[in-house]
Amino acid sequence: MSPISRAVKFLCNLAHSSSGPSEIPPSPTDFGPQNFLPASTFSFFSAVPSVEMTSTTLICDTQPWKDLKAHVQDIKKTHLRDLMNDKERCESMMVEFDGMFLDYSRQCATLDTMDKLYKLAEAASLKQQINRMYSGEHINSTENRSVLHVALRAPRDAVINSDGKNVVPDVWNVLDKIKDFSEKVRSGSWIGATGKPLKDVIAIGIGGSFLGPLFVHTALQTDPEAVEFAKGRQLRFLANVDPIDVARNIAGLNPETTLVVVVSKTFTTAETMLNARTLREWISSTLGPSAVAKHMVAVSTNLTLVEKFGIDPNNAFAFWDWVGGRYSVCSAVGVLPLSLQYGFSIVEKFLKGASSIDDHFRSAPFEKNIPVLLGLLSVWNVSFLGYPARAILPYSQALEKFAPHIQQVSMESNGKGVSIDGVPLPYEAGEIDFGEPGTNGQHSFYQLIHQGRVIPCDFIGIVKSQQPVYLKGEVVSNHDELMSNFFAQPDALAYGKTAEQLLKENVSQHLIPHKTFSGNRPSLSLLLPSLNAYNIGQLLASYEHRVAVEGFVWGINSFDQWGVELGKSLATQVRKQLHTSRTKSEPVEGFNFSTTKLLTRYLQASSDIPADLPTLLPRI
Ligand SMILES: O=P(O)(O)OC[C@H]1O[C@](O)(CO)[C@@H](O)[C@@H]1O
Repeated sequence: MSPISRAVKFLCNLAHSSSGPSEIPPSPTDFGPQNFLPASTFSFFSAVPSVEMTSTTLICDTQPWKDLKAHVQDIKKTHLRDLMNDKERCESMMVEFDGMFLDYSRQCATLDTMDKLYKLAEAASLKQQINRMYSGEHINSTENRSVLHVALRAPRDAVINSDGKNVVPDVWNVLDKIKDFSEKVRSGSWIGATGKPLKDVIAIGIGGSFLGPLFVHTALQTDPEAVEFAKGRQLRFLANVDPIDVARNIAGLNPETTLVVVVSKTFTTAETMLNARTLREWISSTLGPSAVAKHMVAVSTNLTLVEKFGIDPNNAFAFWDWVGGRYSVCSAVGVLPLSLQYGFSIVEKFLKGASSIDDHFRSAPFEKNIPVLLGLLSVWNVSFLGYPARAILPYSQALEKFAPHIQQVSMESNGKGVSIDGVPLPYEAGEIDFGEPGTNGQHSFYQLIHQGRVIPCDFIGIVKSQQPVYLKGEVVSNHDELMSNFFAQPDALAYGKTAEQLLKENVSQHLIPHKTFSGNRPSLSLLLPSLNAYNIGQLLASYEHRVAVEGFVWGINSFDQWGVELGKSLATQVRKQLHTSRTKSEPVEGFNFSTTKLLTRYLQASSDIPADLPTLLPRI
């Protein structure tokens, strides 16, 4: 394929799709000879725009995509104020499954929009793509791997094949091993080097080996049932290579009573490995090198490197390359630290909640399928209405780490610029996820959401609080106070407030523009009956699958993450430079002017650091 025909193809793609503000022009490098793509990628090129979708067609070339593009004009003529008056519409935009209730009537969408989105799903072969995932096909094609996190929470008797082998027995072997080990540690039959029970756990890991477990831990920490099981125990997470994170993690802990779990899929991640060496030193400098055997265990797919590090492979908990890092919380990555803290029975409930959504996702018709609906609406908001961000707003402090986790799940999965076949996308994929629990967010960034940029919001509410508080004499309970906001905010966004309304309230003329709310700002509301291990599993799986749905429709590979590599390799170059400059006083070389200046300044200003590093551990 010559660069010229690539350029022609690109322009044709643009011509075939109606160009909206969210469509990106090709960059000059898109036409560079260095960008080679498989010839098969372009086989559809000679065809005139057709409704038929071949494996290499971009979704924007299909008729349903074009219909939705045209439909945007119809939607622009509507306002949520009016759409919300249509009871029938609202009712058909509410779905319930296994206690979860989704109301998406505050999306800027009509029933016609939904029909068009289902047609888009069909054009993207969504059903087939979901089936391909569940049947273990190598849908992560750039890494030649299956994507089977659903197997991590499948019942013992399920059959899920990867490369012709049922992986469920392997999953349960590890779960049984975790159950056994965590019970030993919790009961005190596994003791530390000095004979003391291990009551504190530090889990070292970053990205997917950290964010999911932290989210679940934070959510369980105030669940009354889980609290009972966690009495007298602590679970901490060491992620950042910043030594301050080491200091914070070991503060107040005694190595004699601490178990360190090193969590890394690859067992090569620079941050995790340095933190692991640091805590190994913390343990062995106090208790002697042999103490590592009792105080350090690992979770990894790379058991060879675990052994090389000095951790007994018998104390390693495996998982598999068909589990993506950000989808690994249901593997030993999350199950081990969480079982150590709360006991296996609680974690099993979490797995069951996720599994319930896995079944629903695979079998429910799209109109009733919560992850599918969430995913299609996100595609509608991003690719058609042109809203690039999404706010995740749980009205529960226990879910404070949910948005940071979903940030990785979503942005590392769908932050892609090319299709699964390597064709540059003439439309944007992925969205910018952020969020905070309500009501805290209301006093922070909601101003922008109400009167500034349009940001589709996910409001997540819980019917029964984990920790109810009632005060005699108060109008409502503390949880009702919180939930008053959960119910009010979506309507404030949808309806807004007009100048006429303000005039009736005698607001002075000059303040009217400042006090007007345009409204018509989309949101959806998700109501969970309570927040226990089971519901947390449901919530997690719903969002994981939503992200997959979006990726399937956009035609990208949601399961690789090549975008994280470049920065890592540049850091390796800098690390070498810092070493040679500090040990041999060599000048900074091989970097651009700016980086050279910055590095030189950094080295000069910290020249008091000894070249041959003595061991120094933080003590706070
Ligand atoms: O579990 P590992 O191999 O240490 O990787 C940690 C994280 O690093 C990444 O590879 C990239 O940042 C994530 O996808 C992953 O979750």
